[in-house]
Amino acid sequence: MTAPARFAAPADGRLDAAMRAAYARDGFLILEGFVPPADCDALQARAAELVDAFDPAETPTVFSATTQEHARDAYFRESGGAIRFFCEAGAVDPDGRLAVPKALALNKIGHALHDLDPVFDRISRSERFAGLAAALDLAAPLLLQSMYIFKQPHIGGEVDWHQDATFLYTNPSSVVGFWLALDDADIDNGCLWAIPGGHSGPLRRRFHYAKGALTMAVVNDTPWPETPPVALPVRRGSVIVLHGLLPHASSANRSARPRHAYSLHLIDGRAAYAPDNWLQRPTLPLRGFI
Ligand SMILES: O=C(O)CCC(=O)C(=O)O
Ligand SMILES: [Fe+2]
Repeated sequence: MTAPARFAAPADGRLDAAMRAAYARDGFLILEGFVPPADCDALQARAAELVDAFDPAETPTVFSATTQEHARDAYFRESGGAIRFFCEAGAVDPDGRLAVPKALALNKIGHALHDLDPVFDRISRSERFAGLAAALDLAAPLLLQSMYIFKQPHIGGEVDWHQDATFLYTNPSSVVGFWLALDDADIDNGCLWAIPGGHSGPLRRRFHYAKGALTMAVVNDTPWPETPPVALPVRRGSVIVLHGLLPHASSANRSARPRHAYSLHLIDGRAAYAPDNWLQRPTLPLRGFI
């Protein structure tokens, strides 16, 4: 593959035949200009307010996609039904205190923004996203997980190769990600990368509870396909649809620019949600678009 296919977003979220074919072939779909600037502004402004209200005097919990060290923390484990703040490893002193201002220290906010915050709720449940879910044949879409990802200038960490079904497993697999760029994303500030067509392979790992502990378990040791990965640079407002079995990643942000993104994960309510998945919401019922 040379450059990945990209499409101008349809206003109602419905997909035409060429878009469907690209998604079926590649396992991802780039929809440019999917979310209008006013909604991108609203999400960024609301995130800034949430960060202002966050008290970093709480012991900061570092989120590391490479070590998964956060898995030991109840603060992380209970975040599926809450709004929680996770820091970059590079933002915390050896004594556990923040080394940079909190607004520049965060890795992400997760994982129920779309249910617990009115601004995130409104935009996550817009007609556009509902139309997109329907077009992807999610007959009973449930909005499972949301993340505001900062990928901070200079210290924003890498996200290593993974499939989202590793974290959000249903039987059969049904998870789909809507990844919205809130800043222009390119190779220098850590845009997404994907292995085109890699969604046709098996699920490799599951991040799940085993004997009371969160563990990364290998369920299939097939290596990632040899197909060269492609970078998916996009402008602000673009949405990248990610098939739940697509291998994808992002590099560290070595630039002086932020790379904010809002990521929403949906599952099909007809599939069985695994009771040993890391993300559980015992007190917050799952909802669809209404
Ligand atoms: O934003 C990133 O760097 C990674 C996001 C991701 O893996 C996801 O949204 O599924
Ligand atoms: Fe992912």
